[in-house]
Amino acid sequence: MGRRKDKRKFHKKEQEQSKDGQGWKNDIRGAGYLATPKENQIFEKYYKEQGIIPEEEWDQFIDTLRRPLPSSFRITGFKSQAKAVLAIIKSEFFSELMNRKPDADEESLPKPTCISWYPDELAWQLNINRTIIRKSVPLQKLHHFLITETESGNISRQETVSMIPPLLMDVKPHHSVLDMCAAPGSKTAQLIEMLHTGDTTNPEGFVIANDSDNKRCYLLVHQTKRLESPCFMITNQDASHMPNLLVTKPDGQKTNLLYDRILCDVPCSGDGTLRKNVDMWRKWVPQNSNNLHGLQLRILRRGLELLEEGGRLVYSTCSMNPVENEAVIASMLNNCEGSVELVDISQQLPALKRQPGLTSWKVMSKAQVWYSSMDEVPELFHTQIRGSIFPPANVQQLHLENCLRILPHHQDTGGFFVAVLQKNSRLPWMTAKPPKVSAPVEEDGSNAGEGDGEKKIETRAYSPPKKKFRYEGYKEDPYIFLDPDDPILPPIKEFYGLGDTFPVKCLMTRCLEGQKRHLYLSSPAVKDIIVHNEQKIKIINTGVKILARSNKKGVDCDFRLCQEGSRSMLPYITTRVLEVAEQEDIVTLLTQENPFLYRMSPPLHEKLKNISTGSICFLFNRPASENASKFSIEIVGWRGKVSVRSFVPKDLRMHILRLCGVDVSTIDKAFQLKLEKIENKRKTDGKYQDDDEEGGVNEAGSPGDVESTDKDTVTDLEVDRQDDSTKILSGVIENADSEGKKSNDGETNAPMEENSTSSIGANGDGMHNGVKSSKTEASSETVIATAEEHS
Ligand SMILES: C[S@@+](CC[C@H](N)C(=O)[O-])C[C@H]1O[C@@H](n2cnc3c(N)ncnc32)[C@H](O)[C@@H]1O
Repeated sequence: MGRRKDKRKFHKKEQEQSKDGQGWKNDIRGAGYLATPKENQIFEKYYKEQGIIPEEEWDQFIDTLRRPLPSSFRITGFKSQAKAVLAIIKSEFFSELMNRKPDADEESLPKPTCISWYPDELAWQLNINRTIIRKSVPLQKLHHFLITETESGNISRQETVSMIPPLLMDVKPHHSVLDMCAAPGSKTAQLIEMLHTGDTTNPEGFVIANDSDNKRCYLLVHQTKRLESPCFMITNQDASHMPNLLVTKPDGQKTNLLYDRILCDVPCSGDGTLRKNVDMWRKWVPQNSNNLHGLQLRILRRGLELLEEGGRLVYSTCSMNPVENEAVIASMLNNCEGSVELVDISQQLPALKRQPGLTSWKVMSKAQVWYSSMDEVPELFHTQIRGSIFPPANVQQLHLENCLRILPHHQDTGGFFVAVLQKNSRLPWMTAKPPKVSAPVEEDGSNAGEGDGEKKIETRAYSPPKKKFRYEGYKEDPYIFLDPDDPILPPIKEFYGLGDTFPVKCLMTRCLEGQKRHLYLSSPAVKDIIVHNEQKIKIINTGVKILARSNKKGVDCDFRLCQEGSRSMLPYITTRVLEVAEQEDIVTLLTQENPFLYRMSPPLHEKLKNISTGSICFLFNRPASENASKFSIEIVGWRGKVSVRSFVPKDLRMHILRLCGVDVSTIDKAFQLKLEKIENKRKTDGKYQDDDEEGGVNEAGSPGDVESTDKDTVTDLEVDRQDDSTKILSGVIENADSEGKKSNDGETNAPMEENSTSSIGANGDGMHNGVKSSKTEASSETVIATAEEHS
């Protein structure tokens, strides 16, 4: 029990960190950023000598590096709602920024710019800082919108250049995809979205996201959970020793898994992120890159071994240094002896400004001595500097110009490097044995031929160098596939009307013994990998939670639906889906805590009367509008005796309400007050002065402000979070109170989603932010009687 508690605490901390990383904290820059010296003589000497930056652009290059990085974000693409979200951003938030004329004493507001090479206007860049946000109502609104939409997974904050590699991978829904160094996971999210292109709910393919750092794997969990995909898995392996995984071929035979697409976004010195990680100005030394070259090479090599013939591997770094980039690619191309080639991507993303890869570069030692070839390196340093770091003799034949380097000053971004590799034939060092005929695989994953002599597994992948498999970090609970004859299943199948197509065999639980609390759904392809390989790899997370135990008396099923699994479950449920025709019903469900059944529109009220109590899924098919094609909204809820409720996490509520055209700032009283305060100050003082400005941002950025600035930044965020947690509630309470109704229905009080907001601010004893809720005060009989009268 203690261990579980510890683990939860740890995960929570990781998630908090992840929120900060994924959130908007970095955009709120203060004196700390300004005060950090942005000078490094060796850095300048190094990059001038490498000739990467045209001489006439040098000043622009270095000036850009000294300026903060604009924020950028993507509207996540696999939900058909993305276009509707884009329409909302443009009409409600951007238009105000674009059109507002600043007062005489006011700074003009930053204008959002669309990232021109990103498809469908779904990525944007914005130059904001904390001082401006604090002063401006439109920016406060936008900032608030970005925070809540990021939490609900509809917006992903991501560095502009980091969006490039997945776009060059050409991922299709049937592809097997490996992201070798995936944490914190912004690119993984893009890959999963691509797998679900066209709103494919359950695609054939899958994404395996791997990272060697156990803690960072939990950042990945947070990042990917929002996408609610049953087609992905997080593993915790050293990518340079990524194990061969067994899968079943259509003919039932076992074979090593080779991937159609691999992303190799390797650990790097990261000097392309200088604008964000200002500490790097102080720490930058050439040996950082020299030291990483070997690991990068080993990870790339393993990636190519695991790549299917005809498959594509994208190698990327956020470093501008050729030692970590062209040198790694050139060395590997030579090792591959023609079996792998660089893809010409010059015609892809035509609006993206880029530099071609280099064909010559030099190496600088720790002592800042330049070398042009290994012959010049004294033997003493041969352990520090390897031959593969230099341009090979045949460098001109390798087409390194097909690589792509992004320079920060060209598009006001970070620096980045990408190479796209195609594997055309077997790698020369892979065993060229003719494939063996393998025996069919049994249901339990064992090989039918095992035990009678030779182990019959087709050898399509070279085994990585032996490395003892060791568990580090928390030992995760195993994923156990449910026995299709498990007695918990028939009531579930009957209650939800799950037909024969429902993939019972892909249901998992994580409880070894005792009652099963949650059921997860994986795709068949992911299941196949788990059953054959669980002993080989450390699986951190997989599957989407579809059902949670509720044990509600008087209900025919002990399991209720989970919001995060609703998209995956919807195609199979026949008895508990209620189509909602009136958008107003969705608004009622999301703004009132336990609305009485009669509060719903007559058609929905009728449907609700005809369905038994228990878990339900509301489905609203929103017709196409001028700005967005049609899309559906699923809301998981509970039909009580006299009322209904929804189980939707708070930020998702905000998102759906926005899609329904509700101005959520009117519901969120705390946020509205904040806006009014800013507006009043602006009007009365002429100049905005924050209450807690003392010790806060000093625009001149005096070093003495560093600590207090950081503290302020956190406080701002905390305020935002607190606002988030009370906003809907304040709406709900006011709504209920103002109508003089008691939101009382003991019957609807089903167990909540862990992060459900049906009880935002409510604690176990029925208190809402210190106010005793009507639920505990009124007798249920009275309310039922009242409700019945009304209905
Ligand atoms: C550049 S970051 C990856 C960023 C990530 N692709 C994204 O877009 O969010 C490099 C990652 O490699 C991981 N890493 C370092 N050494 C590794 C190894 N040997 N195998 C796998 N991952 C490794 C680090 O933990 C880090 O999370």
